[in-house]
Amino acid sequence: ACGLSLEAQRVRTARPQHSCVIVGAGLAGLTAAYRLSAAGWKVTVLEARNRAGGRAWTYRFAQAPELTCEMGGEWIGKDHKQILALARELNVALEPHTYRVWLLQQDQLRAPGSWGFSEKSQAAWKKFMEQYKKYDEHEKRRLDDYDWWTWLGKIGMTEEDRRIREIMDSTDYGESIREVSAFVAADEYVDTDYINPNNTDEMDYHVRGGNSELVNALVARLPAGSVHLNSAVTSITQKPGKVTAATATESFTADACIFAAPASVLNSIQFEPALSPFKALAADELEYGRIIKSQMLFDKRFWPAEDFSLMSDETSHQYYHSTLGQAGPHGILCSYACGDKADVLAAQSKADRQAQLMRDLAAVSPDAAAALIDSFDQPWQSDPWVHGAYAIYRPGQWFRIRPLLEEPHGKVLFAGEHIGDWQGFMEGAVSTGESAAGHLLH
Ligand SMILES: Cc1cc2nc3c(=O)[nH]c(=O)nc-3n(C[C@H](O)[C@H](O)[C@H](O)COP(=O)(O)OP(=O)(O)OC[C@H]3O[C@@H](n4cnc5c(N)ncnc54)[C@H](O)[C@@H]3O)c2cc1C
Repeated sequence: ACGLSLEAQRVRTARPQHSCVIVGAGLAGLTAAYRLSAAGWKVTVLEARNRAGGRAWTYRFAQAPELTCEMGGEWIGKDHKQILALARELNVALEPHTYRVWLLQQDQLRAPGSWGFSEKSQAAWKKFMEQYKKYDEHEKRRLDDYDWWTWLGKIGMTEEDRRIREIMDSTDYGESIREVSAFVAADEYVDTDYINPNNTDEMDYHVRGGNSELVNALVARLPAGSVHLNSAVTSITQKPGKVTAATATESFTADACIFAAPASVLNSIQFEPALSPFKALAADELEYGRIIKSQMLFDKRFWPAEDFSLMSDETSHQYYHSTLGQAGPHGILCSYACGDKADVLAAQSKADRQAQLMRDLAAVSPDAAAALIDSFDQPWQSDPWVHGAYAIYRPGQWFRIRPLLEEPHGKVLFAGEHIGDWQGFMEGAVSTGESAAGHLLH
């Protein structure tokens, strides 16, 4: 071989390159692509939108481009080990992003420290958590049959405290906790300081410069041209040893496929051979919570504290200071409305929605309306590529449909927030992307 160039020697001795086509350039798909590409695989990522990142999406107003806010995923939790490790590996810096919680209920604004949960509810919660930690599989499945609102009542939480939990916990699920599996909620809140109103519950960090920085870092590690935008996959066909994903105009054949798009679009894809009827039904059953985020740019920060976050029983469930830690004087407040409230706000004109939100914020300061410069809204329930914010497992669904959704279909593996142990979080996306890539590599 001594007469051959180094490149020719490499070509001669290299093993045939494996290839994978990945559907969806959210954090799940991009993490899988990054791992496979680093291991020498040829990756092709097909993304329906005109941008990568999916539900990780940082926005800047033209009037204040130095400020960033998140239209989708916001916080990274201290226990979100895989996304924390990925950010470290990619030299993406995180910064603290923690808030103290104000409460606006029945027209009364209460500052952090001046409200909390009753002793009766605290004792009830403590007792349940002690029991829950000893639950066996059968007891966990039994708990999955209840909804969280009903269960909190059964364990002895007072009606008044349940109404506050309904506001707070709905923001974790995108729907009323009357819709949420009690197992899913208990499992999320175990080991957290649930009954403390300033509990951060995995709301610890944020990517400096916005979560899209993590997306950009992943894309930058892939060979140029690996990510195809505006490429909605319409069919996935398997032949012996090969799988082809096709868009309306192109098709891409590879050794394997990772489907990293939400379950809510699964049944719009033509699979050949067809998906098992169980998986198709599971995808059909799984709902995604309704959330509208309205980011509001103000010419001054009229809110009472830099770490301002407000839970409310008014138009929106929550308001918080999006530009926490970013230099002023302008600032962005986020309105976060879930479930029916999200639909009401989404149906309004932009001007009516602004007026409605300003009426809520008048309780915080009379200066709010005059300080508004502009707002930008993302009603996730009408997003064509998710049909909601994140998956919501209703009573009876977690143990029954999640395993069906994560089961491979021949050479097609599945990834995405909806099947993660940290379901509903960016951690769920990253960890399932890691698993799918790991499965192909080992
Ligand atoms: C309002 C909101 C608040 C949130 N808050 C937090 C938070 O504070 N902390 C946190 O950790 N997480 C949060 N999340 C959740 C987090 O953003 C998601 O769990 C995560 O980003 C999902 O990543 P994914 O890769 O699984 O899916 P996605 O990001 O949805 O990526 C899937 C991609 O597939 C694409 N796609 C769909 N159909 C097709 C098709 N047919 N062909 C090709 N591509 C297709 C989509 O366009 C999308 O880009 C929040 C989400 C929302 C919406």
